Amino acid sequence: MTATIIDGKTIAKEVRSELKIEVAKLKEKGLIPGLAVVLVGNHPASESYVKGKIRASEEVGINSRLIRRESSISERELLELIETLNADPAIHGILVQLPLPDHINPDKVIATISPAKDVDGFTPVSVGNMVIGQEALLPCTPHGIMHLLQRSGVQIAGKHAVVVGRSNIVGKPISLLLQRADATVTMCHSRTADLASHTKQADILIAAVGRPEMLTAEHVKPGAVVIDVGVNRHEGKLVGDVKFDEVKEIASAITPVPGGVGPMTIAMLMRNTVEAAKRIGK
Ligand SMILES: NC(=O)C1=CN([C@@H]2O[C@H](COP(=O)(O)OP(=O)(O)OC[C@H]3O[C@@H](n4cnc5c(N)ncnc54)[C@H](OP(=O)(O)O)[C@@H]3O)[C@@H](O)[C@H]2O)C=CC1
Ligand SMILES: Nc1nc(=O)c2c([nH]1)NC[C@@H]1CN(c3ccc(C(=O)N[C@@H](CCC(=O)O)C(=O)O)cc3)C=[N+]21
Repeated sequence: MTATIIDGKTIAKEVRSELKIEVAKLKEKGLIPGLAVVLVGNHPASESYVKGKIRASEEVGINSRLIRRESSISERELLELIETLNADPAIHGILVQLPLPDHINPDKVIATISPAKDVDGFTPVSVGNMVIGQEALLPCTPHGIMHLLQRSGVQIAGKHAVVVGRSNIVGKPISLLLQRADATVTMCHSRTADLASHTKQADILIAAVGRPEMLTAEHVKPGAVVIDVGVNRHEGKLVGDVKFDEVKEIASAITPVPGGVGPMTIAMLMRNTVEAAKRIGK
C-alpha cells in the first residue's frame, strides 16, 4: 500500500485564504497587522525562508517590514533595534531569523522580544506559558504540524508518537503539543541507543534531525503516519530527514519535502501575527 501524501502546500494555502478574509475584516476596523522580520547577514537559506515569509504576508494582507542588518552589527545594537520594534505601535509581530552570527547570543536576543509580539513563540515567557497550558503564541513549526495532523484527520489521542530531535524550535515543543493532545510520547536524540527500536514503535513519527534521508524503511512501522520536518540541501536538491521513496511504500501517510511542513510553518507565522494584532489591538 502506498501512503497518502499529506499536502502541506495546499493546506497552507487554505489557512492563508482564511486569514486573508480575517485580515480584510480587521482592516475595516482600522487594524492592519504588522510583522517585522529581522535578518542579520546574508545566510543563503535564511534569504530564501525570509522571502517566503514576506510573500505570504503580502498575500494575506499583513504589512511586513524586512529589516536587514550587516553581520557586523553588535549584540547591543541588535537589542536596541528590538526594543524599538517592541515600542512601535504599527508592529504586532517580531521575528529574528536564526541562525545569528557567532558573536551574538541568540537567547539574549530572543528574550528581549516582547512576549505579546513573539510570533515565533520562542521567548521564555511564551515557552513557559505553553508548558503550563496557558494561552500563548505557539512556535510555528510545531503548531503547523498539529494543524497538518488535525486537518488530515489523523487520530492523536492514545497513539504512540516518537519524536526524533529535541531542539527548542521543533523537537521539544512538538513533543509537548502531542502529549497535550493525549499521545504517549517518546523523545529521541543523538545519544539514543538503538534508534530504530524506538521509531519502529511509532504510530506517529516526527523526524526533526537535520540529517538528509537518515530515517529509512527500517525505522518505520507499517501503517505509521510520518511527518518529515527536515529541510536539507543535499547533492543540489532539497530533501527531508526521511527517505521518502522507500518510506512512502510502508507508511499510511507522509509529508513530502518540499511541500509538507515548510509551507505550514509560514502559514502559522501569518496566523500568529494576526492573533497578536487582535490581542494588542490598535
Ligand atoms: N520545515 C520547517 O519549517 C523547519 C524545518 N527545520 C529543519 O528541521 C531539521 C531539524 O531542525 P532543528 O530542530 O532546528 O535542528 P537542531 O540541529 O537544532 O536539532 C537536531 C536534533 O536532532 C538530534 N540528532 C542529531 N543527529 C541525530 C542522530 N544521528 N540520531 C538521533 N538524533 C539526532 C540532535 O540531538 P542532540 O540534541 O543530542 O544534539 C538534536 O536534538 C533541520 O533539517 C531543519 O532545517 C527546522 C525548522 C523549521
Ligand atoms: N526565527 C526563526 N523562525 C523560524 O521559523 C525559522 C528560523 N528562525 N530559522 C530557520 C528555520 C527554518 N524554517 C523554515 C521555514 C519554511 C520553510 C519552507 O517553506 N520550505 C519549503 C521549501 C523552501 C525552499 O525551496 O527553499 C518547503 O519545505 O516546501 C523551510 C524552513 C523556519 N525557521
